[in-house]
Order: sequence, then C-alpha cells, then structure tokens
Amino acid sequence: MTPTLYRAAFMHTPSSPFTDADALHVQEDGGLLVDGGVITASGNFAALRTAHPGAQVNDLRGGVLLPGFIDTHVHYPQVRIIGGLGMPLLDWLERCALPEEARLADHAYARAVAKDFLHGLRCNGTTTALVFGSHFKGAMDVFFEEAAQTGLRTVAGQVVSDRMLRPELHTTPERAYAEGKALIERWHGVGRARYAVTPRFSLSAGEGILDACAALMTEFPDVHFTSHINENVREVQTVRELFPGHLDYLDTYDRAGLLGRRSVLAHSVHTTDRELGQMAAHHCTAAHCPCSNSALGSGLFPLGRHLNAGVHVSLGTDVGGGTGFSMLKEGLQAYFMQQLLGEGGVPLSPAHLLYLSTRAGAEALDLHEQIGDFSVGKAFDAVWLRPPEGSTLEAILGHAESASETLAALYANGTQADVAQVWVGGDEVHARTGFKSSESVQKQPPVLAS
Ligand SMILES: O=c1[nH]c(=O)c2nc[nH]c2[nH]1
Ligand SMILES: [Zn+2]
Repeated sequence: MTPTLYRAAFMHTPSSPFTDADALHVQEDGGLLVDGGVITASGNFAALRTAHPGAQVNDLRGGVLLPGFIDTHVHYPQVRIIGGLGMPLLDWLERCALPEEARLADHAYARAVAKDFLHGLRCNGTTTALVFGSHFKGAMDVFFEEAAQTGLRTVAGQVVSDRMLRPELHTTPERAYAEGKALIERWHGVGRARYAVTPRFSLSAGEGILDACAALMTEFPDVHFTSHINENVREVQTVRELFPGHLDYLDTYDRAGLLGRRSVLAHSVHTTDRELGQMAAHHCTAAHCPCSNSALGSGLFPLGRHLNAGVHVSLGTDVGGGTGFSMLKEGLQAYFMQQLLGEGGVPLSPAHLLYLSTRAGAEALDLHEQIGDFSVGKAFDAVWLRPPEGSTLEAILGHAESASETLAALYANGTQADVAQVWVGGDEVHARTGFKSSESVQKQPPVLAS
C-alpha cells in the first residue's frame, strides 16, 4: 500500500518533562510518514515530501496533531451514571455505581453500555485505555467483541470481589480464577486487546480472591494488573480493619504477589511514605484521577511525594466517578489541583499535561515501545484537534505565539467538540462530520505558523 504522509502542526513528548527540560518536541509544519500503520519517518514536511514523492499526502493543517490519549483508569460499566455528585466514595458506590453495574448481568444491556463507553473514548481522542471491566464474564466477552469492532487499544479485565458490594456482584476465588483464565485465553493479545487482572479493591476482595488473581498472573506473566488504592479516608480505615495483619493498603496487594512493572493502582491520594517506597521498588504506576478526586471529595493527589519517591504517575478519567472521557479536561484538573496545593504542589507546564495524557500512560502499560509519541517505529495513534469554525478556541489558537501557548489553550479550552479525527495504528477510528479521510479537507494555514 502507498505510504501516507500526514502534514500537520504536531507536538509530542518522547521523554518525560519531569526529568528532561527539552521533552516537548514541536514541528510547526511537520510531516509523519506512515506505512502499514507505523511511523517510518518524522520531521519537517517539505523535507519529507522531497524524500518521499510517491507518498499520498493527508493535509491536516489548521489544527494540531497529538499522540492519541491514553486513559489509564476508566470503568466501562459506569458510562451511563457519570455525574453523581455530592457523595463520598463508599456512598457513591452504593447509590450510583453498583446498582448500574448489576444491570450488566443482562448481555444486551451490557452490549449497549459497551458501545456507549467505546464511543465516549474514541470521540474524545482516547486511543488506548486501561479499562476496569464488569463483574460478569459475559459482559466482558461482549466488551472485547465491541472493542475489536472500534479498533481501539484496550487493556481490560473482569472485576472480581467476594464481599461488601451486592451479592450478585460477588464471586468465589475458584470462579474468579476459572473465568479470568478463560477470558485471558480468549482475548489477551488478540488484535488490539490485552488483559488486566482486576480485583475491585481490597475492601471488597478478600485474601482468597487476591490469591486467585496472583495465580492468574503467575500462569500468564505478561498480563497487566490494576486495582484501586488509598482513595478515600473511610475506605483506607476499613481496609486497615479488614487486614489487621498487614502493614497497610499496599501490603494487601504486595503480599499476594500482585505488584510489578505492569501494575497500575488508581488514586493513591492517601498513600504513606512506606507505600510509596514499595510502589517505586516494584515499578508500579499510580493513576491520578483528578476529576474523580474532586467530584467525590477524595483529596488532593500528592504528586510531588510520588515523584520524589520515584513512583511513575499517569492519568485516568475514572469514568463514572470522574466527570467524562476528556483527557484534556483531566489534564487541566491535574494542573488545578497542583495549583491548589500551593507550595506543596508541582507546577505543571503544558508539556507535563501532554506527557501525562499520552506517553506516561504508554509507560504505565509497558507499551511505550509501540505507542505514546510520534517517534519513528511507533504506531500511528493520533488525535487531530481542530476547533470548529467560529469557536473561542479557534480564536485563541489563531493568536497563540508559541507551541507552549497553543498547548495550554488546548488543555484549558479543548473539548470533544474539537476532536476532528482519530487514528489507531493508522486506521481511522473516529471522524467528526465533514472530516472523513476520504473527504477533501479544507486547506488553512497551520495554527502554529510563525
Ligand atoms: O472511584 C472509584 N470508583 C469505583 O468504581 C471504585 N470501586 C472501588 N473503588 C472505587 N473507586
Ligand atoms: Zn476507579
């Protein structure tokens, strides 16, 4: 097939701005040559055009091209209950989340929810997600079937618990193991799907369930692990009472043998220094979910303490405790919360926000050799942000004087309405009306033109 040369103003962070002051890479009139879904050359458009005269040009000027967003904590069964405000975590679970999760016992309902969920991801420019699944195996088969239809990259798992939720959401260690094994054998590594072993949290998962999870991870060492940790003070206190012989919350996962390079722990708001030291030693990731932490009043994420301890941090929307699928909004809220911490906060630049919503997620999932930025050899997973004509964001971008200002404006103002087109592995997975690859795109000067 003829390679495609994408012409766009693009930005990406092939390294971390937390350790590299020059992490933000910008091409104002850039070119990305894509062959078989993989970036084979990257640089200035004119130079690439000369070197590859036979390539088919896809002109994306008039917007900004970013690596596809990577959401490292988002709940599939909760898409339809986004917006339950005014409750702390445990009340919100009981009143909003769990009644809806019980409805996914019905496969037809689960399929409709999966479609809504996957649509929410892709029309917000999210190309990869670490997905907290359903308690029902059937709803997970449905989810993976629907995900395969969309072309998105998903790392997802059946959620397992055996106490303190609702009886219909409880399983046994034997069933958790058997159903997890069947799902891994059917879906892990098939197309763009991967599997994550997913006990809901230690509050609802006794030692037998955690051991069943560990057995799966021993048998299938390249699957992922995800759960919640230290989100809410009442939750933390309850876990302490349920595991009196354990040192702390992290120790409940650690002693079961669940922590490693591919472990992503959501929230980590009330984590102790001992736990941070162990998370770093195990190379775990903390998935920061600032909109959810704000909506449920869980607390202000201590980003500086995580970074100082050497814990990797990524970003998650935590739909439906969170307030929507936009990783732009999530980045902005992460910035706000560090601002609110005053001197204890980490000042986040636009480059940090881009890194947290793209490359940091790829590292969390151990997929950074394949996705997360626009380096040569990476899959072409991308989101083209192009504000609608006449929008405020269009006006702001037209007057931005630097790449950093442009990026800041995107995070401060960008919404789903600005997502014009989305690709995964070079395949178009979403296009706003009027922006199909097959249709001719209006030619406009690049937003970043100097
Ligand atoms: O924000 C959260 N959402 C959930 O669904 C959940 N379950 C356990 N802990 C949780 N936290
Ligand atoms: Zn969650």
